[in-house]
Amino acid sequence: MSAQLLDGKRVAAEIRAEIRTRVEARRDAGQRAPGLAVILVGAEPASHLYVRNKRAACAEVGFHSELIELPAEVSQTALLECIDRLNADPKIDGILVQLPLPAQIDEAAVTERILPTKDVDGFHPVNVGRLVLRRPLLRPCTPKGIMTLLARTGQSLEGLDALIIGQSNIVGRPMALELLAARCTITVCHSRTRGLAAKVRAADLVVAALGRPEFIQGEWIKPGAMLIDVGINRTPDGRLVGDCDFPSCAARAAWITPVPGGVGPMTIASLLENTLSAAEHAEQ
Ligand SMILES: Nc1nc2c(c(=O)[nH]1)N[C@@H](CN(C=O)c1ccc(C(=O)N[C@@H](CCC(=O)O)C(=O)O)cc1)CN2
Ligand SMILES: [Mg+2]
Repeated sequence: MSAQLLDGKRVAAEIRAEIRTRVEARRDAGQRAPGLAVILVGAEPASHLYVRNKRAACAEVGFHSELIELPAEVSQTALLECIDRLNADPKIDGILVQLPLPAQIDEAAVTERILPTKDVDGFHPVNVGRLVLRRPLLRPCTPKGIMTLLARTGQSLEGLDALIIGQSNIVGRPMALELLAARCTITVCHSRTRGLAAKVRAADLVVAALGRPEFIQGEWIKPGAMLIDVGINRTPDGRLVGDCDFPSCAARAAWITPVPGGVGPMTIASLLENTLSAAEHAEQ
């Protein structure tokens, strides 16, 4: 491996330590702990794991956290009422609804019901619009975490040809906006994109979020590129792998994120940052 590792696990631990210090300073100044409410619908094992990890991170930094577990067959009305109650709760600074949601729920309606100032996932149209306009309030956590990791390289991103593979609302689209604001030249690929390998070969920075285990091959990577792997895939033999074939990609890239321990922990660290900043904003 010649690439340097972008160690999300380590950077996320540093961010949690900084947040913990700020929460202690708030407490010493007589201010309450920031509060996060997590709504979990249904029994999807991966969602349960991510929510458990989010709440453990809250406990570590001294946040107040609440878990609202709803059955998979919950009605849209009941879910929206739950959000209304949390919107009005002064102990709660941040609200997130763990995705994906069951088919009977209208995800857009749920996202839009959360107050933009409490939308710590950054998915509300107001927060997306603010990101488009380069006046962000709360930024989507995975792209924000990736930008934090990229900043740790000390490399300028200006003028880089950045390729984003995946166009989801959670990762691909906000990632494009973040990298555009950093003055990269952006290409966004998706399932209908032709000639993906050639596009990867031309890119200085690749963000892989396509959800196909070990799909991106090292021979496609431009020597010296930065490679961010957002994929979390379980193989039939139980391994957790990204969207990139790690050994061959790490042999060509200058920087690479591991899976696990790369982007995932940074998503949760960014969620904590957003919750703290929502609490600080609430007091202004
Ligand atoms: N409301 C939201 N839903 C979802 C989001 C989100 O940001 N907001 N993103 C993903 C899931 N996700 C956070 O919710 C998430 C996924 C993975 C990790 C993580 O730390 N992964 C570990 C590996 C964990 C494992 O063993 O499976 C790693 O990469 O090291 C954190 C957060 C979809 N839903
Ligand atoms: Mg990871």
